[in-house]
Amino acid sequence: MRLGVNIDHIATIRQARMTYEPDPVKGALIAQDAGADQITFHLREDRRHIQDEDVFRLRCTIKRIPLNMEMAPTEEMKKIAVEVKPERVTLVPEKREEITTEGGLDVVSMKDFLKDFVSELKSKGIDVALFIDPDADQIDASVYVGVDAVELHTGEYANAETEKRKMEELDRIKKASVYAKEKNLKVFAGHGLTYTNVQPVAAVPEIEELNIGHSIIANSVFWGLDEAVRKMKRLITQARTKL
Ligand SMILES: CC(=O)[C@@H](O)[C@H](O)COP(=O)(O)O
Ligand SMILES: NCC(=O)COP(=O)(O)O
Repeated sequence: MRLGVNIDHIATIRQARMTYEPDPVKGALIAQDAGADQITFHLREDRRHIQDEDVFRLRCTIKRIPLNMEMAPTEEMKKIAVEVKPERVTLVPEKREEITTEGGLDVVSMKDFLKDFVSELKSKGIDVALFIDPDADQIDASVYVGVDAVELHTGEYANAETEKRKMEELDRIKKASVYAKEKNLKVFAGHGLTYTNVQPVAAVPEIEELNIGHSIIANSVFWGLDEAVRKMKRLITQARTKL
């Protein structure tokens, strides 16, 4: 299973002081050396963490592993993606007032718009995934849109307040993973995953990639980024070997 390390929150710390450190590109290099299989970043429309300049510097610096650019499906973002050419774009919903991405993209309600949007990115040689809730209708709409992959939003699982709710959400993720795989989609997952909740998701056989950011960057304050990435990789590998 691949681990995509999301470096957004290195930039969150930098932007808190509008200064030059810590540098998310330096973080990406450390993550790469520590065994990350991909660097994920989200260029938000409000530029609250990652800045345009970071994106271009990432493209020039990270050569050994793929870049996964998360972005809202807007003309502005499409222009940047086409220029930067990340290996993959993941289309995500965005609300200015949200603290973090609250749910998946509503592919059902914008499927014709997304079909054209995705086809333009694909024609430039960029793979496209849709960040969706673990829901059969969203998966069907994703097939219609013509993507090769979906990333299942694990936020409801991560934020569940009781063990019962958590198990229900895990079950939803498992069912959606099987369904998406049956529809020939690659299945990724992420959002809100931590050192304590990652293993049950990592053990879902259909899921081939996890994207994890906040918990890795948060714990790197105590352990260092290299060790924070290595620990997460170890937990994921352990969960897969138990399969
Ligand atoms: C789409 C997604 O899940 C990531 O982009 C992650 O959430 C990044 O952090 P913020 O939502 O805080 O920007
Ligand atoms: N797509 C999910 C992601 O990139 C990381 O989300 P989080 O671990 O920062 O919540």
